[in-house]
Amino acid sequence: MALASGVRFAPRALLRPWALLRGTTLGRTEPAAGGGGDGARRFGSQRVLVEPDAASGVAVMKLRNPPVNALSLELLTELVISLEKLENDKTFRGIILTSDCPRVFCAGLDLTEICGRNPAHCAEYWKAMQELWLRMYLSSLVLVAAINGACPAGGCIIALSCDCRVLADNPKYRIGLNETLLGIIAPFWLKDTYVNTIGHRASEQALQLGSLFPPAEALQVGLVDQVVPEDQVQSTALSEMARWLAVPDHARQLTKNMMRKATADRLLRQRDADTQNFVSFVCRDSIQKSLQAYLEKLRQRKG
Ligand SMILES: CCCCC/C=C\C/C=C\CC/C=C/CC(=O)SCCNC(=O)CCNC(=O)[C@H](O)C(C)(C)COP(=O)(O)OP(=O)(O)OC[C@H]1O[C@@H](n2cnc3c(N)ncnc32)[C@H](O)[C@@H]1OP(=O)(O)O
Repeated sequence: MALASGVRFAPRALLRPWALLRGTTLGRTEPAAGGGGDGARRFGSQRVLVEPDAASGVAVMKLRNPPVNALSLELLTELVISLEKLENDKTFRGIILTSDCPRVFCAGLDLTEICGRNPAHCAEYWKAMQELWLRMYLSSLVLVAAINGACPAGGCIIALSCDCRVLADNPKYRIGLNETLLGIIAPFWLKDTYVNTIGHRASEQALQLGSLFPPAEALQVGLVDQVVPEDQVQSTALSEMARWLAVPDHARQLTKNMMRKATADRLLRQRDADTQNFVSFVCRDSIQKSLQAYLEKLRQRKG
């Protein structure tokens, strides 16, 4: 998105996301329940529901990839497209990101995308993950995460890419980067995002231990900005949004860029190497075995 200064803020898509979406409903616009005028029309895709409010300049973007909003390739792609659509529409200044699935904000990477898949698929998948992170982290819009469910690993990264996080006060809604417990390692840009949010020492401990923080601890360590009763998450996210939108866009955007650009540039400089690292790491037999065992454990945990 172009800034007043002419600086291009978010990187252009290096993917060709449209190709994935043939036959989906992306871009379809339908009236919101009880809505009337343009400001109340929904658009979105199969897995991302967008409820735009033109009057306030704020859109609510809901993840709806049941049962747990795992970040499938399709969900990643649809998120990038929805974000780009809102960024290109000058009506919008902010997005509230939340979940349409009960009790889960986002379960992180869709492990079925990297278990038993060939290296080419894993590479395509990881590039889509990088793309979403870059787009969100550098978005010129204000992004507020209204975290209304569990938020592990990649879910936490989605939340950390936002400018502000409001978490529902439910002990089951834990947030953090638990990769080590799966036998995998957070890549440097996830680690950098963590360090930028909670500091070096807290990240060092939390990353090694794979800590998933319950709400009070997440607030204490600085992973989230507010913890509120579940029925107040949306209204609190809207109040936070108002606070951020009270600042002139150009000043806020340039400041955000100043704070985040070095972290994003680090990935941009070594995107291919990062992809190769990821692919060779997750395709190792030993890692495939741990991922399979973890998925199996998740499936058996049911009921
Ligand atoms: C030395 C070289 C270094 C190189 C480094 C390079 C690269 C680094 C390599 C890797 C980094 C990769 C980064 C990873 C980040 C991630 O996101 S990994 C994913 C981690 N996610 C999790 O651990 C969450 C797992 N899920 C849960 O804990 C729970 O499901 C939940 C979210 C708390 C919800 O619980 P709930 O009880 O409501 O639901 P269920 O557990 O019953 O699940 C329902 C259903 O969904 C399936 N499922 C859950 N999570 C996932 C998932 N992440 N992917 C795919 N599928 C998932 C679960 O199996 C159930 O399925 P069903 O039984 O078939 O219905």
